[in-house]
Amino acid sequence: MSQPTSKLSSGAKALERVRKEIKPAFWLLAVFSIAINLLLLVPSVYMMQVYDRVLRSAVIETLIYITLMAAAAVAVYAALEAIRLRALARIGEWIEDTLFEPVFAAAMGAEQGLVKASGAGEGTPFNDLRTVRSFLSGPTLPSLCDTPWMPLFLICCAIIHPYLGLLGLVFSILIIALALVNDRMTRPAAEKVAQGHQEAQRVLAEAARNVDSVAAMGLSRPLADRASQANARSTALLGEATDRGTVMIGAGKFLRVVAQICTLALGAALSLEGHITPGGMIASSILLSRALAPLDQAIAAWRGLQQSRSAWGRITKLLEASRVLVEDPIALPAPAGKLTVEGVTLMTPGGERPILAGVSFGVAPGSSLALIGPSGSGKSTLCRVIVGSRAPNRGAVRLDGGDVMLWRDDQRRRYVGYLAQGTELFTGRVRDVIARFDAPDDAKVVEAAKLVGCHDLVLSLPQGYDTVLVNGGAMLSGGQRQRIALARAVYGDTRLVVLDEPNSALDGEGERALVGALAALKERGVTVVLVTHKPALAQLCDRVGVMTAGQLTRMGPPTEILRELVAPVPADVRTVPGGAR
Ligand SMILES: Nc1ncnc2c1ncn2[C@@H]1O[C@H](COP(=O)(O)OP(=O)(O)OP(=O)(O)O)[C@@H](O)[C@H]1O
Repeated sequence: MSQPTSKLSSGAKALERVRKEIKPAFWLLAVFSIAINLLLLVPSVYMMQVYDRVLRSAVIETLIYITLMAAAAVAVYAALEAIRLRALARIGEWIEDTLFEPVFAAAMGAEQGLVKASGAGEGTPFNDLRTVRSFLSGPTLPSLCDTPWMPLFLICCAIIHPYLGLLGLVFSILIIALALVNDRMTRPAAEKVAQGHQEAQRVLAEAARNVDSVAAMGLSRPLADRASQANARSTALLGEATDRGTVMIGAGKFLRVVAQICTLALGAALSLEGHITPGGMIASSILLSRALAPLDQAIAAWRGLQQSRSAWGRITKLLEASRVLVEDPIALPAPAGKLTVEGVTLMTPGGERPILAGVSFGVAPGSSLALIGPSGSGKSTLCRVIVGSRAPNRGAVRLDGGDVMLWRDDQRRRYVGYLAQGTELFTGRVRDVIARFDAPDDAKVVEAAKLVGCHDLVLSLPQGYDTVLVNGGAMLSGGQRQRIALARAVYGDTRLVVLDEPNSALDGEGERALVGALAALKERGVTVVLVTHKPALAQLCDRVGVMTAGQLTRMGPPTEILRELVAPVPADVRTVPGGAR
């Protein structure tokens, strides 16, 4: 993000900016539309002049003169059309560029439960942005812009003869009615089709993320069946929607041709009766086809408009929901590392039950807390709330008195280290990964790696610290990934380190390095919160907290807490409640 502001509030701001700045552009396009549609009258006027003036007077100079004028007008028309198309393409590009980062951040917020927008995080926001951009850049929007000018052509028809105007009006109403029926019939199907595709994509993405489990347990077939069922449902709906759509497109084209024939027939009759000139007959036929052309195209473009409208709806819903957070939080001074958890309650996303219920405690700067407790007691969730990845429904987590939700992104990146369960590294050079994708400070990168005992490991990689970890470090072993993630968690000026089962994949040597790292962090005065199932590790912390069913039920010095909790079993399998990891 270019501006180190709150990532979520910037979404609402960017949306406001787009809405505000887009207005003058659309007004300008409306002016273009007026000019283009006035110039579209030229062929009709030209025909009338040729039939009623040139053919009667037989003066060739007049023909040359009006032909040159018509050609000049048509050239201006073509230029305006080209400018309009180019301008719309630029507007589409600009909207995509402006909203790309905010949409990314808001989509992350929706995943975290920070953006309170039901359904806003569904689907693929980037696809939605692309849909809106293609709609703006394609031929659909210009034809829709021209639709409101239909009355101009009908009025011109009526000036030639009221009956011709009336006939045009009748056909326009028929075509508009057809468009509305088309919308009614195809919109729900089109929405369901999109949902079916998303479901199939989700199953595929999930399978790709867990490719080893899929292969090992032969899950490929059932997962493929699930994806293909979702896909087949949407394909069937798509077929139905397309069939309906094509019938409507055919009906629209039929009506237009019939309208053309009827106008010519009526024009001929009126001309024979001497009510209009032959030029008027030809001109009214051209005018009517002009009036109906955008309507006809609008029917064909209706699906594009619908898709773009619902894509824009999803984007705005996602970005508007990001108003919930404070704009531009102030930059606070570097924290000493005082952590305060004040009555934190976090409900399940549906609000059915609390995952954390009124958790309160404090950790002094530079001291460490081990969180223990059975599986599902809320330890990992508490870690997520502490680092500001989940917003509590009630209460707050404060770092040096400032709500962690209001610490700016750039500051969190600098002062907060986090090692999640199920370590995921991102694709990039080892040095960039450890430096959290900030400009890497070589000395600090090596220092962090040495601190957690992974310096030699990194040096043994093909290009050392410049080795590119692809696919989140999939080429490394679980223990190697965890050590690099640990180095990232302790990198640089970190003042608060939250480690969720940091030894789950470590061997004996790795565990020794971790113990050394904890001692070094203590020496540096870094505050540490650590989730573990190993008493030996909990023992190293200043205090131990016990989580039970979303509540912090005990907290005290390790000797006291662990003596109470550890079962008298042989030392090599001894664990705290929750089982050994
Ligand atoms: N997004 C969510 N939706 C619904 N329930 C959730 C969600 N996140 C966590 N939970 C529930 O909250 C409870 C606490 O989960 P959490 O992962 O924090 O436990 P834990 O103590 O870290 O367990 P473990 O030791 O196995 O890692 C679990 O019952 C879990 O199912």
